[in-house]
Amino acid sequence: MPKVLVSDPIDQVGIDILSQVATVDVKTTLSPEELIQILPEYDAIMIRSGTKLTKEAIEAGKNLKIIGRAGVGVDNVDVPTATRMGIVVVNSPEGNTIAAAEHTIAMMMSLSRFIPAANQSLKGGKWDRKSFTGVEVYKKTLGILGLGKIGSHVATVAKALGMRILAYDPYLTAERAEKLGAHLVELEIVLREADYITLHLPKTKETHHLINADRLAIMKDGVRIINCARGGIIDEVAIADAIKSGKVGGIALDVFENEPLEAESGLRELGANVILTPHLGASTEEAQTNVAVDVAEQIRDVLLGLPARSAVNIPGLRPDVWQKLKPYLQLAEMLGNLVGQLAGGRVDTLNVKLQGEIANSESQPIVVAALKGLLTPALRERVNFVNASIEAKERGIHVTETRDPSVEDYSGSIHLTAHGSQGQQSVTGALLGKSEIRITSINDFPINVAPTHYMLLTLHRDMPGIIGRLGSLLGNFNVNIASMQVGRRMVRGEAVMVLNIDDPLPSGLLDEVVHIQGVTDAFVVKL
Ligand SMILES: NC(=O)C1=CN([C@@H]2O[C@H](COP(=O)(O)OP(=O)(O)OC[C@H]3O[C@@H](n4cnc5c(N)ncnc54)[C@H](O)[C@@H]3O)[C@@H](O)[C@H]2O)C=CC1
Ligand SMILES: O=C(O)CCC(=O)C(=O)O
Repeated sequence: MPKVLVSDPIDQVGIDILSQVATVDVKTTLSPEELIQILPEYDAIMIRSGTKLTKEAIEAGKNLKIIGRAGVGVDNVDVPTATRMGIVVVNSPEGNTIAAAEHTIAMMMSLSRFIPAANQSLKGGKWDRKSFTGVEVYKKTLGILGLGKIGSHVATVAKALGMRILAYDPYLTAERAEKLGAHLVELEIVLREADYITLHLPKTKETHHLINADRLAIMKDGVRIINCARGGIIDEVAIADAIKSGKVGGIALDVFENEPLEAESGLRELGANVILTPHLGASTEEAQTNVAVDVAEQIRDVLLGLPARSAVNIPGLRPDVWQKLKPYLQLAEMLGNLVGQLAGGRVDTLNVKLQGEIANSESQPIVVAALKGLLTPALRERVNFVNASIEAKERGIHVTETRDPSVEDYSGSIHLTAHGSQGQQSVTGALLGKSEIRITSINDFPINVAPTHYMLLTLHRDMPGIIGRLGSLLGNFNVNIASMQVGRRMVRGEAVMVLNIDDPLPSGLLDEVVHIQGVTDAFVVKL
């Protein structure tokens, strides 16, 4: 049974799903050092935002196949390291959208009406109505930075509250924004015109300290700011200063540059117009069930050899698309392996041509499968669907893709051409029925061969006696031929011969094969 570590509090429903296929250890109080120490035991880890999967931690996870983030943001995971190590990283892109959007609205209303401070005052024995006169959000302008899933739901609700919505999102079309009742404008316009500003973008190098002293300075006096996205997008020192000076009328923060927020953080000292919650955006029963199910199912599937639907470091495939493509992925991988072995030395360019019925399919998974196959002889189990593209790029392999729906020899076929230090080689393969793999051409010589573990290929002149001489030679070395096929384009011209053999070729035999009169080249292939 594979082993899964759950290192943050996860809804029981997720643990139950994981337990169908794995031994599950729930350890939610590990120190970073303890995590690094025990990670080598595990095939998968499931986390929320509490666990930091640093480069060092991931590199310690020698057996990890998948990292499951029960939530959206994967900024607590060193995704490039995971990718390099061939570990799938999955998240739950939508499971907590509503929860985070509703928390944002709750923050906005709380800021407007001083609800936390009024509650505290009343519970402290006072009846103070004067200090808590608020403002209405109706007819005010809300600036949304990042109009993705959460930002969009915030826009919809805020619109219903009668707010005017301005949005800044450089990756979104104006049409999409208009559909949500928002006007897409430049950042500076949002900052200058908004009465409330709410952040819903990822934390990246680009968004680090997006809200800084300079940008705070151009905002409206008394602006109220909400951050339920990520700490570090707002410069905490600058915002605390802006609160103290009165420039900013209120802030509501759910997320912080350092989490947990330090006990001595100056933010804790600020007044009634500052609301802090301990990263509660996703903390609803519904969201926690959603993300636990979503991510646990993906971990289960990956451990069973199925694709993940929301991998952040490989293209996700819908189960129906996966079912259709699966035999072609196996075909592409086999062909990549074959063409790589024929090419022998370094490959600079791989052309992947999709023909017939798959010419209009999603090509990326097929290309990745071909690259995985191509790199397998060199990298063995270190290459997989996650890191094949990166490994290929790092090795300087340039990939091109072409499509030709008009090729109708088989319902769908894949043609790979590898250019490398030793020239060019090409192979084609197709499916017989729904899933039986066939090699249908080698260097454009037509054949129809079922690939086997060991194969011997020759390029030779089509002439009498050559098959007999090769057969006798293999017999002398006690090599059993399972099947044999010759492909040629013209009688007594160039030809290719493919022998499926039962055992590995003894060393020295290949040298004798190339010395047979008429043989121009020979290759041993191990698939
Ligand atoms: N407080 C909490 O518990 C939770 C926080 N989050 C955080 O909320 C944020 C948003 O999540 P979703 O809406 O699900 O993500 P999303 O990916 O659907 O939306 C993010 C949007 O930000 C935009 N964007 C990216 N870079 C930008 C930039 N430089 N300037 C302006 N816009 C930019 C994107 O185009 C996209 O539309 C994430 O940081 C996520 O980690 C999500 C769930 C819960
Ligand atoms: O796990 C959590 O509660 C945090 C959720 C979150 O921040 C996210 O999904 O990005």
